[in-house]
Parts: sequence; structure tokens; C-alpha cells
Amino acid sequence: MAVSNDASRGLMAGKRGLVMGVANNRSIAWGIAKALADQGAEIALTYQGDALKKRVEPLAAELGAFVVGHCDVADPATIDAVFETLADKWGKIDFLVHAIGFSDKDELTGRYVDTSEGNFTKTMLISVYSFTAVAQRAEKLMTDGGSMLTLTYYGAEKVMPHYNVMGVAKAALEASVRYLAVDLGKQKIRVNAISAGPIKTLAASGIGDFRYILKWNEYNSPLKRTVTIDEVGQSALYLLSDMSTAVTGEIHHVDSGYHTVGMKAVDAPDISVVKD
Ligand SMILES: NC(=O)c1ccc[n+]([C@@H]2O[C@H](COP(=O)([O-])OP(=O)(O)OC[C@H]3O[C@@H](n4cnc5c(N)ncnc54)[C@H](O)[C@@H]3O)[C@@H](O)[C@H]2O)c1
Repeated sequence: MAVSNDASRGLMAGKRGLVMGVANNRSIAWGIAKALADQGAEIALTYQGDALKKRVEPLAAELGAFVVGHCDVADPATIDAVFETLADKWGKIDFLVHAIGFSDKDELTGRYVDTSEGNFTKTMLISVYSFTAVAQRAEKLMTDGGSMLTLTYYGAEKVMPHYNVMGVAKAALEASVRYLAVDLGKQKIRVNAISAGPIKTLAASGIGDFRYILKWNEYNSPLKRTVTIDEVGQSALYLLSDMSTAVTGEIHHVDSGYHTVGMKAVDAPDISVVKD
């Protein structure tokens, strides 16, 4: 997709916001950042640690985006630093994208019942609480209202092989979208989630049998294909722009319609687990 980043036109013209979760050019957050910049948004990006800094900086330059700095959502001081920098630079923001999740990959295989207390707690802190933590800070900068978006997966609603504690975390994240939507609605701040179909990203590579999951979705979704980060970006544009001013507390599926399907398509081939 060509990115023009002309702030004088487009659905996001005059809007500024923070996109968290770009790790590389396969990240869902990157697909969203591109779609927003293409419609005139001014974007700030965070990165998690020095290893990702060198990947995020050139991507930010492509969009004319501002790199706020390091943010590890398990370290509240780094979240505060990001929002202090944004307050100094922009004073207010209009949107926030939270595309962050983590769980120990050793527990994204096998049985959910074997989840350890330590990984349960860490998964909930990074994948669930962090959205509320950033919402607390973003609220103060959304003085003219705003739109917040997080990313979830169908494993919140139904049991998916290997998704395990991440499914429990996504269910809690989806519930927090609804609670945040009510708390912040009076301030004209909307809070929504996109439930994306499986996409091969760094985070997804930690999930057991991921190639099998992708194939299964391709064969069995109504559209008979998987989804791209650019398609998630286009739907994010709707939720973050004034195209959706009456939409909040919503879990919007961008999954080729997979969530509507109850069993294997009759014409879908039987497939076996494909190893990476
Ligand atoms: N890829 C998929 O199939 C899929 C499907 C549905 C939802 N999602 C969700 O989309 C979101 C983005 O993931 P992705 O697939 O683009 O993978 P990704 O690996 O590109 O992005 C995950 C991001 O989370 C960040 N992160 C992890 N721990 C962090 C911490 N402690 N502090 C700050 N940042 C941290 C990483 O730095 C990375 O940028 C996640 O919430 C994921 O669960 C992914």
C-alpha cells in the first residue's frame, strides 16, 4: 500500500495518537500504523527494548512517525515516561492502539490445566492489565474525546488448540473493553477491540501448530482465506476515525468470517498437523 502521510487530508487529518506494539514489518500494529498514516494521522510509536529499537526506528521514518521511546508495560515507570513525553510534545491525543500480548511459549502448547501461577500472572499483566494501565494515562490526554483500540482473538470465545492461558487473557481483555467503554464514554472516549484471524507474526510463532491453524482457517472460513495486517489496518481505521463515532464496547471480528462457522466445511480437505 502506498503511504502518503499527507496530514492535510484523509479520515485521520488533524488527529494524533500512540501506536504500541510494532516489533517489525509483520506486526499487526504496523498494518494499523500504515493505514492511519495513509489517512493523514500523526503517529507516535513505542518500542520494547533496544533489540526492537533498531527495527522500529526505520519503520517510523517511513511514516514520518515520532518514536516516543522504550516502553515495557510490565514497568509502570516506562509507561509514565511515554505519556509525559506525549503530553510535552502534543498536549492532547485522539487515539491509542494497544497491540501487545505475551505468554511463555512453553505454555502455548499442551494443556491449559498445566498453566503455572507465574506465567498466568505475567500473561494477565502484559496482555490484559496493560491496556487498562495505558487507558488510565491516555484518558488524561484525550481532552476532546478519543478512540482506544486493542487486539484480541477468537480463542477468547471458544477453546482453540494451544492458545491456553492466552485465551483466558483475551476473554479478560474483551471484558475490560466493555468496562472501559462505560467508564470513559462520558468523556466521548470510545473503546473497542478487533478480533483478528490468525496472522504469521513474531508473537504468533510462539503458538503451537500455528501453520495448521492458518490452513484450517483458510479452508474453513466463509471467505476461504486468511487475513492480512493491511486488512486489520483498514478496519482499525474505521474504529479510530470519525467513521465510527457511535461505536464503543465492540469486539469487531476481522477474520474472513471464521467466527460464524460451527464445523469443518464439507468441501474442506481433511488436513493433518503441518510442522514448521
Ligand atoms: N498474529 C495473530 O494471529 C493475532 C491474532 C489475533 C490477535 N493478535 C494480537 O495482536 C497483538 C499484536 O501481536 P502481533 O501478532 O502483531 O505480534 P508481534 O509480535 O508483532 O507484536 C506483539 C507486540 O507485543 C509487544 N510486547 C510484548 N510484551 C511487551 C511488554 N512487556 N511491553 C511492551 N510491549 C510488549 C512486543 O514488543 C510486540 O511489539 C497481540 O495482542 C496479539 O495477541 C494476534
